[in-house]
Amino acid sequence: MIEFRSVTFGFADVPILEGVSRSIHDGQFVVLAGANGSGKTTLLRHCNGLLTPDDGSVLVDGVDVAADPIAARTSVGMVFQHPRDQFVAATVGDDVAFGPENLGLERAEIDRRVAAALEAVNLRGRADERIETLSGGEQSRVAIAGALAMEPTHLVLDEPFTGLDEPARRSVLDRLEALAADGTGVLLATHDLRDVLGLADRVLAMTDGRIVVDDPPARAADSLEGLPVRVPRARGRPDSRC
Ligand SMILES: Nc1ncnc2c1ncn2[C@@H]1O[C@H](COP(=O)(O)OP(=O)(O)OP(=O)(O)O)[C@@H](O)[C@H]1O
Repeated sequence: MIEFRSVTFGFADVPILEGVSRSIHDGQFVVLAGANGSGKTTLLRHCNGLLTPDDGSVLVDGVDVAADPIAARTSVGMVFQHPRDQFVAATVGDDVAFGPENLGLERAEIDRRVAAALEAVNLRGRADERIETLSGGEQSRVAIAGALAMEPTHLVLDEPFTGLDEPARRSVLDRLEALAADGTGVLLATHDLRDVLGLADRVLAMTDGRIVVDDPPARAADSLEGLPVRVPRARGRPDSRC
């Protein structure tokens, strides 16, 4: 479980997060929506110690992330908004293998994980391609595969659909749903809730550094009224208020 306990944080005395308290349980698929600048990325970056709270704490499986960020990085897979920042190798296969290699796994297990992760993001057979030659959407899928190959207990994704076409988006969503069904806690920040509400267990939304919505998906479309997120609407009504 990832627990945010009264997390307060600011950049250079500008308050960004204001006492955020929520838990993401194992096996839960939680979507985090909210306007640009509402604090979603800042909150997610607390999950593996990239940022530490000014006040309050974040616990991963009961361990304070500030006290043991390495433990958090082992169990929390992160997919960042800008995948180029995440690559460490030149080719797709080498990049996806990097994390499992650092865990000291046997070659056969590394190869199995790489193959499964590439399959999950529709990049089967492309391990030898150079990342720099891929499209933006394909690079996003490599970044997601890299996180999946770690087989983390928790998966935290920040706008992972940027640049993905519809089949790739659908494939990633299906994979996230399957991971949650297998017990992985999934926390997904996105503005675009198309297809997502039907898969999520819970929808959170932030405004000005606070969680202002925490609802099951069935209620979320109404709760999100007025927030700048793309929400599927009932037939005959516009489906976007981006
Ligand atoms: N490194 C930084 N230094 C100073 N301010 C920052 C820094 N990173 C983010 N901020 C500010 O913190 C606030 C929250 O940003 P954050 O990226 O968490 O929002 P967000 O909800 O993820 O937005 P978006 O939907 O645009 O990704 C914004 O006002 C942003 O300008």
